[in-house]
Amino acid sequence: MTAVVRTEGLTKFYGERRGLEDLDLEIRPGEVFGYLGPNGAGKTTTIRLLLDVIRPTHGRLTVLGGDPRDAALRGRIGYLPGELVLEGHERARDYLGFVAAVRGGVPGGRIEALAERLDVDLSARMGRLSKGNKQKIGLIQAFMHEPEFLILDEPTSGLDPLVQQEFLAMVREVRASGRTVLMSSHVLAEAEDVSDRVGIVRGGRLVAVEDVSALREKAVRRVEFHFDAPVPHEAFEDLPGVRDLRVEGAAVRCVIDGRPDALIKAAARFTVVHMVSAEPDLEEIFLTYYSEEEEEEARDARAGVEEPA
Ligand SMILES: Nc1ncnc2c1ncn2[C@@H]1O[C@H](COP(=O)(O)OP(=O)(O)OP(=O)(O)O)[C@@H](O)[C@H]1O
Repeated sequence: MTAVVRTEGLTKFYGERRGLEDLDLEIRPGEVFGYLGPNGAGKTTTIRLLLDVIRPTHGRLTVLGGDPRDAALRGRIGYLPGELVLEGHERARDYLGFVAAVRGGVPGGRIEALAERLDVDLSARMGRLSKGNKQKIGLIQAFMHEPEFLILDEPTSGLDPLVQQEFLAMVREVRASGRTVLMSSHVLAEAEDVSDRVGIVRGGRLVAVEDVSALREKAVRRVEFHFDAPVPHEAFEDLPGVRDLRVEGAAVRCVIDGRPDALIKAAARFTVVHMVSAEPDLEEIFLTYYSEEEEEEARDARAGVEEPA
């Protein structure tokens, strides 16, 4: 099975400035791959390299089994740029019609159907569209020709929650039809929702690639339980995966590392009136990865010292 994306040692420096360093990445056919990282991590740099908008300083890459420089690949890819510029007096319908014609046409009614799903008025003039509505036009042009590979840079930025849900449904349909999606985001929650795997990039380097199910188990979550009466501290002590425990009267607050199972079972022995589980903070997951990496490095260093010469 040919990888949709394969990169080896892919590196991009902007002069002295590191955009991306030594990226080894494989995206498999039919998967939704979430590409996560904070601002400036290197997500857009990676995407631009895949699309041959910029060229690598070193390293190799293939997209849909070919060289990104091959113009024939363009029609097989749908792309939503992170900073979409849509201006002028042209109506959205005419712009989309033009893009569709350049790509050799799209099935009749498809543009209108997408516009209806995303709730955007195609008769509006582009320069007058709000940020969110421009984003919807960008999504329509990325999805409308049913490309084999969709590359979406921060696709949900500016979309209201209902439209975000519709967008996520569109991504699931793409996957269900066996096509592939690469979607960048700095919000774990939205990528986690639809992705099969996620890659986490930081400071120009890929720090982890994980199945979403494995990531969920690693995620750190803050949890609060409120009971109908005070609960004993002992009932929540030494539970696996629970730390920073605070039992204050009828409230229990803690952080969970991984599965919440033991905590839920402990709480279920009392009457729960309210529960709050905060979404895991991406930054905290990064920190967890870093502390693991640092611990490993420290262990390796110690092992190196202790090893007989
Ligand atoms: N054209 C450029 N010239 C110089 N440096 C650049 C250029 N484009 C990106 N960079 C630098 O490369 C690094 C990676 O940037 P990139 O835009 O790829 O990050 P990102 O993960 O997409 O961030 P964001 O979420 O903010 O879009 C940053 O340090 C950025 O300042």
